[in-house]
This record gives sequence, structure tokens and C-alpha cells, in this order.
Amino acid sequence: MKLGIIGVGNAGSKIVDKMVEFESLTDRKLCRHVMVINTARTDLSKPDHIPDSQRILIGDTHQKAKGHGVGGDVEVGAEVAQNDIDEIRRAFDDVDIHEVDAILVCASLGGGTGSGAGPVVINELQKMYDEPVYGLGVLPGKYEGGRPALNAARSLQSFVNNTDNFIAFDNDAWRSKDQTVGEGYEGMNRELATRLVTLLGAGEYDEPTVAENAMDSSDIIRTLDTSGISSIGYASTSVDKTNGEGLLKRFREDHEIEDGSNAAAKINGLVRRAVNSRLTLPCEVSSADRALIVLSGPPSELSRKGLESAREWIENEVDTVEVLAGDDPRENATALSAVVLLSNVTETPRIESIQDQAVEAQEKIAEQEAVREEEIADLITDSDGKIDPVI
Ligand SMILES: Nc1nc2c(ncn2[C@@H]2O[C@H](COP(=O)(O)OP(=O)(O)OP(=O)(O)O)[C@@H](O)[C@H]2O)c(=O)[nH]1
Repeated sequence: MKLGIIGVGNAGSKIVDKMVEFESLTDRKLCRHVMVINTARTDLSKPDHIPDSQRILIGDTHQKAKGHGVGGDVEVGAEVAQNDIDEIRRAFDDVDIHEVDAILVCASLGGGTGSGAGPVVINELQKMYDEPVYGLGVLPGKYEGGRPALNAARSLQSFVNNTDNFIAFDNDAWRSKDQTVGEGYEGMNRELATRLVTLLGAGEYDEPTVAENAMDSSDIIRTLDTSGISSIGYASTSVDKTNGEGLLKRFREDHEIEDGSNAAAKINGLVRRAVNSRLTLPCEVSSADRALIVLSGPPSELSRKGLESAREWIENEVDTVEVLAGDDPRENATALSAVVLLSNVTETPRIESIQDQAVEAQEKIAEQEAVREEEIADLITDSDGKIDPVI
């Protein structure tokens, strides 16, 4: 697939940066147009792989933002983006839409810029282009408290309602207890970028490929076309590029006939491991509507039989007939990787708990504000007490 990728806010921009890095390290050709948008000048200077011309600062003249971010205030994040919509639109004008099959907007939902400006950016893209617009959203950890959860609950509705698919990443599930938060993010962003680029970059090569089962971008688009929430599983194993020397080589040659079935078993095992791995959003796998398998690695490691049996296994596991599968042959790859996209998953415990945390936070805020006799509860609650989307 050929993709336009846009990072909004701090985490969104870091994830886009890691995607570009992973794509260049693995010689892929996924990100045809890259852009990061932020309200904080310092955060905008963080990415290592984004050209300066593709970094857009918004809200520098806004009274509250002033180029320093929006301090977790989702309302200000949305307002700033709305005020600077002409500048954002002008930046989009440079996107050569014939060059891309879809656009992915990455943001975290716990802060103010990604969660507030992200939906405004998505709405604008939907107005300007016919191509699908996907969202990638980071859910805040439970440990972060009520305010990020409330931001996320509101923003999640806006992201899901306005995108063609929303891929979620759960910070809670990926947080490692023995790392500082900053160290953890670096690793988490790398893991996420690996999954996204391996999945969405499938099928884009410099040279035409003769692979029998090559993945087609239309299969990826079809699987994502559910308007729901998606989760991604991934597993990988290194491959022996030399095919062994001496005794090992002789052993391999002696067992040549077994190799075909070994390769198939390896693939089947790898795909099962991907589904049973830590998903980007932990969920009940059988609640997915559609699934897609991408198998990426050296052509000699790919096996039609293996892919087919893995596809059948997922068909039974997810209990759906909508399972597509394809190869992504990479001549110079040093690993064989399986990515499984689970589209429109509905049983997602963290999303349910964010809603509960958000309702609690909302009640607490309302209480505190009632005590101070301030009148801002109407910004976040409806008369029916439901959580409103951002826009
Ligand atoms: N996975 C991941 N999460 C991050 C990262 N950086 C921040 N977060 C999470 O993102 C949320 C904060 O959002 P940010 O992206 O930092 O903030 P922002 O959208 O720029 O908004 P403001 O800072 O309020 O202007 C919190 O829930 C953090 O846990 C990161 O690099 N990776």
C-alpha cells in the first residue's frame, strides 16, 4: 500500500518518525507523504526522520497555546486546529493524492493536541479526499488517571466515527514495569511501527514481483473497510541466510523433502503465535469481523501450503469466512514475520474500562467545579450525562 502518514501531537509524531525509520531500515516504500502537526514547538523538533518542511506548528498565536502545547486540554487542541484550518489545508494541498492509496492519522488520545486536533485534521482530510482515512490512536494507561481517560473517551468517539478504520494501541498492555515511562515509549513506538509498516507496506516493491500469493493493497483496504476498531498481532523468527555450512548444510540437503512441510509448519506456528501474542489492543479475537494475514520474509521461506493452513486456522479461530492472506517477499530480509490484522473487534476490555474511568473522572470534575461554583460542566456533559465526542 502507498500511504500518506500524518502525526498529530507529540506521541503521534514520534510514531510517524519511527515508521519512517523502520521503512528505510527495511527498504520498504510505504510512506509516500509524511507530515507532523503540533502545538508545541519543542515537540515538533523531536523527530529524526521528518524533513523540516513537513513539520507544521499550529496555534502559535493562540492565547493559550502560544507554541507551548495545550497542556492536555482537548477543547483547546480542537479549537487551535479549527482556527488554523487554512494552514492545515494548505499543507494538505501538497499531498499528491494519486500517489497514495490511503491516509493514516496517528495521535495519542490522552493528551490535548492529538485528541483535540486529530479529529479536526481527519474531518478535513475526509472532506478533501475520496481515499480512505485511517486513524491510529494510542490509549492512555490506567495509571495516568482520570483526565487522560476522559480525553480518550471523548476523542475515541470522534476518531471512530470519522475514520474508515481505527487501529488502537493500548499503553497499559505494553507498559513494562521495570522501565521509566520515557524508555518504555521508545520501545513501544518501535514495536508499533514494526507492525504498522509490515502490515501496510506489504506489496510495495521497486521491482515487479513474481510471488504467487503476493499481497495486494486492495486486500488490506477491504479488510480495513469496516468502520470499526482494529488490533494487530505480530510474530517473527530469524532466518538463516547462508542456509548453513558444512554439516548443517548436508543435514538440510538430506532432509530436503521434509523441508516443504517444515516450512509450512513453521508458517502455521508463526501465524498462531502472532494471534496469541500481545496484540496492539488486547481483545477477544473471535469478536473480529474480518482478518488479514501478511507473511513477510525471504521468498525461499514463504510457503503457499503454510499460508493456506494458517488462513484456515484463523477462519476457525475467528469464526469468519472473511480471512484474506498474502505474501510480502523481501529478498534481503533476515527474518520471517507474520502480521495479523483483526478488523472491527468489539470485545475490548481496555476501551470499556476507559469509558468507566472517564465517567468517574467526569463526575469528579463536575463535583469539584460545583464546589467552586464554576460553570464549565456543559463543555463535557450532555443533559443526558453521556460523554460527548470532541467534534
Ligand atoms: N505509546 C506512546 N504513548 C505516548 C508517547 N508519548 C506520550 N504518550 C502518551 O500520550 C498521552 C499524552 O499525549 P501527547 O501526545 O504527549 O500529547 P499531545 O497530544 O501532544 O497534547 P499536549 O501535550 O496536551 O499538547 C499520554 O497518555 C501518554 O501516555 C509515546 O511516545 N508513545
